[in-house]
Amino acid sequence: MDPLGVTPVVLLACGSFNPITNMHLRMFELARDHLEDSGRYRVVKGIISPVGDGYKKKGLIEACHRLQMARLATENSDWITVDSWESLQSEWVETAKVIRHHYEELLAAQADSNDVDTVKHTKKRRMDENYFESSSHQKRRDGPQLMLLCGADVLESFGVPNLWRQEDITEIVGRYGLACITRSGCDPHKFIHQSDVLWRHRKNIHIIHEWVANEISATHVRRALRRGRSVRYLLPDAVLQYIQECDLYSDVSEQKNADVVLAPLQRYTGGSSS
Ligand SMILES: Nc1ncnc2c1ncn2[C@@H]1O[C@H](COP(=O)(O)OP(=O)(O)OP(=O)(O)O)[C@@H](O)[C@H]1O
Ligand SMILES: NC(=O)c1ccc[n+]([C@@H]2O[C@H](COP(=O)(O)O)[C@@H](O)[C@H]2O)c1
Ligand SMILES: [Zn+2]
Repeated sequence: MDPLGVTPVVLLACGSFNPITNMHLRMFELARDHLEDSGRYRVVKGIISPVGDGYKKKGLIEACHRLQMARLATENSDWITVDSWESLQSEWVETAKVIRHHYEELLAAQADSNDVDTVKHTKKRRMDENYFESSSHQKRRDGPQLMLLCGADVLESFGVPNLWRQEDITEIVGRYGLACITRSGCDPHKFIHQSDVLWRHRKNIHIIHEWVANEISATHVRRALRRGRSVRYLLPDAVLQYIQECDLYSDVSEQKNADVVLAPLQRYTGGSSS
């Protein structure tokens, strides 16, 4: 928190990005405006973290292509970045673990910058003083806050049996916080009202209303591409060019993982791929 009580925030978006669309990029802009408009936050960075191939979602093409498309989509942004850590893991990684990883990176980066102008013992004392808690994932008074950025469908997926561990949901909304963009067909306020844990942490959940309803979805983009229909202006030109050059989406790619159980469902139900 700075002297005026404004907390720096880093927004982390996890998802398939198969492929990245203009709406994924809009999410960041909408969230930044909303959070900064409150007068309580200053959004300093956005991170896109494409899920790894181990997620096993139907039609999920290789992470290297999804990463490259995300990089092309963000090359003109001065604050949205792409991170490959999650997608490079050999197995699917729970979102809570991905958030923890990025929070630790933020703390390490901050400790490095403190190193530059502070003698070691002073820095150590300051770090000790600045921890709110003594648990393994501490919150620091002067450090940036990391928030998960998602669409309301992801928030509502918290209610799908065997998809999320309860302790992960509690950690995400309790310790970090959520910036959630409304999506047609979803009612995040009602969903929060009906969940005790989300209700308890409602002050950490920022619902951001998208007044210019935008129905772009990666599923729609893949479908249109398979049918040879134009997807121009639904995603950045550079991404479209890359898709065409590498011939990425086809009937065959859409069948990837068609007979495989989604990784979280496999992990929490002990289900197996057939
Ligand atoms: N039109 C949209 N409005 C609000 N949130 C969105 C929209 N499109 C994507 N998101 C959000 O973007 C994040 C990444 O989602 P994802 O990669 O699944 O995109 P998607 O368009 O939903 O793709 P798919 O159709 O393959 O599920 C999620 O948090 C999702 O809720
Ligand atoms: N238990 C969990 O941590 C859990 C469960 C389901 C999806 N997710 C994440 O949510 C995102 C959802 O992406 P999709 O909407 O493309 O399926 C992915 O990043 C995925 O890893 C996390
Ligand atoms: Zn989705």
